[in-house]
Amino acid sequence: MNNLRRPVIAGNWKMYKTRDEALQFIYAVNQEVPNREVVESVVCANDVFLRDLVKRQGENIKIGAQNMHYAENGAFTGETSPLMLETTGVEYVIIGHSERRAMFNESDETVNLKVHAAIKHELTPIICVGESLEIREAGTTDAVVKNQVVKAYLNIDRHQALKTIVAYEPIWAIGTGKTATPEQAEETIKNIRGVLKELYGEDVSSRVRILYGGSVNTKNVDSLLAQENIDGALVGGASLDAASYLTLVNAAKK
Ligand SMILES: O=C(CO)COP(=O)(O)O
Repeated sequence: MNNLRRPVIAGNWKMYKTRDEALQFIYAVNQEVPNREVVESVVCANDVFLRDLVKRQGENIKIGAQNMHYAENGAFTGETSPLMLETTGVEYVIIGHSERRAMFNESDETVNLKVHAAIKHELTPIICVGESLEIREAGTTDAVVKNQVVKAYLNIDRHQALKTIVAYEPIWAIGTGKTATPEQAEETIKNIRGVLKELYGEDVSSRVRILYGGSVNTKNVDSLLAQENIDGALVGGASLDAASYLTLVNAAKK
């Protein structure tokens, strides 16, 4: 981590937790999470109860969505628009998670449209990028991730770029218990920061937060956050339990 950038720990609950379970979690962590000036603690939950969570969130925890459509309205059965998310009071939205890219036809183009829509609606986009095992083994990770980043930021200006967060999530490390080593994660994240520098200059690239995601847990979080360019984590499984989540947010306090 680096002093220029406030750490972010974002839980991605995916399709887990009922409304009651989600509310219990929020009550359990509200008073326990670090001050927001020190760590940005976020949980990204299901759309159905986002508003309930926002109403009950404490001062130091914020709620995010896991996806949204890029259009404000339209004939898109089953989708949620940025306008609708705005009315829930959420402040963050995950965009382009690899599960959505793989299972729900998200492309670099729709990711870019969603980044534009999020910024327009004052939602902080957490933009996910990352390579498959095949790509890692072929040695083309840097090129593939660079391409994802460049396309996600198409026609985004420097002022808008400062409002974004990137999450580097190697697909082979998601839900597999197989974490990238801190050095592997740092290497790719440093490369992503380099791409942002090419696009926007150092003033911007040194201020955009870049998170690591993929089997982050209470045991490996310290070594990941110790890396210069890793500014936090996007966490699936280990964010579901309140005690484990609190350990992760407290690890980012140092
Ligand atoms: O996909 C992830 C977060 O978005 C990572 O999930 P896990 O932490 O369960 O590997």
